Amino acid sequence: MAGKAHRLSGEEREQLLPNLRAVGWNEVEGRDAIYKEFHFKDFNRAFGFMTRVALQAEKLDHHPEWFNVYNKVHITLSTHECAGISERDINLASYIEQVAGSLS
Ligand SMILES: C[C@H](O)[C@H](O)[C@H]1CNC2=NC(N)=NC(=O)C2=N1
Repeated sequence: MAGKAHRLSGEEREQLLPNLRAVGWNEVEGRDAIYKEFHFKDFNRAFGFMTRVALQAEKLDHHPEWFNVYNKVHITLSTHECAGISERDINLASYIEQVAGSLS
């Protein structure tokens, strides 16, 4: 991944977070991270979604913290390198939204 990640400033957050909040991403309490729960029709769809996200995450060298059981996938995004939300999380969340949109 090119360049060092920095924690988003207040101004950057005001610019970038509302779009994600509007589609169900929320800031985690007690930690600088964003979180969303996805529900699919069944495990096949949930795992298909995870597979696509995983391949992109590997390409971006930016990986989700996630939990799956059956048709549910819970995702937390944060950048360890800067211990908070960076543009990398915004980019991965946007990609995740594209994939989820194409599967529902
Ligand atoms: C060494 C490797 O590039 C780093 O550990 C990458 C891998 N994936 C990562 N994923 C996330 N979510 N945050 C990071 O800071 C991060 N860093």
